[in-house]
Amino acid sequence: MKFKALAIDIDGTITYSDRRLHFLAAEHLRDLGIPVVLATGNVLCYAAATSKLIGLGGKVISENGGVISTGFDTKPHISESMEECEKAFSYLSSRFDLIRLDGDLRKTEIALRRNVNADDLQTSLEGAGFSIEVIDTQFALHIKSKKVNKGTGLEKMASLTGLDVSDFIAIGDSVNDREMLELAGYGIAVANADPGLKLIADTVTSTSFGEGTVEALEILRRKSFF
Ligand SMILES: O=C(O)COP(=O)(O)O
Ligand SMILES: [Mg+2]
Repeated sequence: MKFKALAIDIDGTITYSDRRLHFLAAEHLRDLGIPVVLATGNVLCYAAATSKLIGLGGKVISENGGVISTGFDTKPHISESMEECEKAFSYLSSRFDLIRLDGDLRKTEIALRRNVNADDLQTSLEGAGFSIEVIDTQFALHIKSKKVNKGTGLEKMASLTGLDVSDFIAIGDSVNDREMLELAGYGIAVANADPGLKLIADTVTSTSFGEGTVEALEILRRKSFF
């Protein structure tokens, strides 16, 4: 089997646990020979800068699928989910001590510091009738639309680049990578991944963080997957 592209998470997957970029993983990604899409819960400029600094082509899924860009000089595709997230944030703000991240940079979802419990926020929102989800990636909390995720982002990226989601291999570490791994033709979770992600992955590496990605790419090469 041959795959045509790789979609890979940033934080916790091509980094060390403290978020420093894992240089060897970055180098292997740069030399992969197939397009590499960076898929992150972080903002577009973070994803684009990471892609540029690694030496990739600027294809990114950011804000957990809310903002997609197919290159450095192209107009991003932005989902319309901020209004509901703002309402949910405003409701939660009067009940919890929330610290909002990335100020004006976010276009489709709201990120928070992890000083509060995601389940508590979710329960509060459900009690008030909001159809909004709160996820904890281990790096930040995200108040986001249930209709937008890295899987829908992958679908959009695939259609914009003339590929099918099954043409992609996906690698990730967290709850926000679930839909992307489910949709991709082949999914790998690194050893530090969320237990739920490991359950749905086709392969789980024995090593963690960026080292896990280096291992994953070796496994894929051995299988002649690209
Ligand atoms: O922004 C986050 O919370 C985590 O980012 P990631 O999706 O690159 O791991
Ligand atoms: Mg991650």
